Amino acid sequence: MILEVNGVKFGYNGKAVLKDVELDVKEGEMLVILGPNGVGKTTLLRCINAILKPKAGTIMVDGKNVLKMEPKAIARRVGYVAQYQARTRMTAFDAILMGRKPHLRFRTSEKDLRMVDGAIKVLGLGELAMRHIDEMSGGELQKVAVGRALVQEPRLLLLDEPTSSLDLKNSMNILSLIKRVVREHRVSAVMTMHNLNTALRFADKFVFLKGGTIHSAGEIRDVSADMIKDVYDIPVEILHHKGRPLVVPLN
Ligand SMILES: Nc1ncnc2c1ncn2[C@@H]1O[C@H](COP(=O)(O)OP(=O)(O)OP(=O)(O)O)[C@@H](O)[C@H]1O
Repeated sequence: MILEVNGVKFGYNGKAVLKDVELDVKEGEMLVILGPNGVGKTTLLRCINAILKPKAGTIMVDGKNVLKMEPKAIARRVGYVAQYQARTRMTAFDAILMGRKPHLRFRTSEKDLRMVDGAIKVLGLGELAMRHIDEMSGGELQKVAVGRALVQEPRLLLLDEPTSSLDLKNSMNILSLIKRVVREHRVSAVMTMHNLNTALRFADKFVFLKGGTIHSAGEIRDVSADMIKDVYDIPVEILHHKGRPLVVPLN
């Protein structure tokens, strides 16, 4: 198991957001955390990489408790693509190279540069590599953030709404790329997503968050219209197209 979350509780200013969360993710698996606005999806991702410290519970990555690790040790294991990216005065190349920081020794190595070049190519950022990221569109910046997380070579990738600024083709390409990396490198990914159809298409497993706990969880084929109605308070029908579930809202 790459990620094991048990009994996690977290609140802001005494107001509980996560009351008792548990989940796990195996090698080669992508898990999607689903649930309505404000339910605590981002909070949970931030607890998993210890940006936020839970009030109770354990978070094990590769059998080690991240809550007891130094930030650099966490960064060697966990890559995080935040929902919003900081727009600093830095080229896309340098921003992606920053992902190598947890692995750097004295100076940038051939391998570091090769990995950054590879990420730029595979993300289709070639023409933008020397552009400053404070002069990029939201989608371009989101791709840079994914690139930075990939060159980090993490065991666990945390992706907060990774396609929120991407068009349809870029969304499909980026999620296919992440899925391929997860499979081929035997790592894991946990993502949050509002688009249920995209989530169900790419994830292997899901959890629905409701009221600070896991409302339901399982394989993608277990997602039901009743769960969605219960969690999002909207009636839906689940159709199947070429073997894939398609969620259609009924009002
Ligand atoms: N820094 C903060 N201080 C106080 N409350 C916060 C803070 N960040 C988030 N919250 C509150 O905690 C709850 C969970 O927020 P979170 O961002 O984790 O939800 P989410 O499920 O990711 O939402 P969305 O789908 O809208 O991005 C919300 O009620 C939010 O208002």
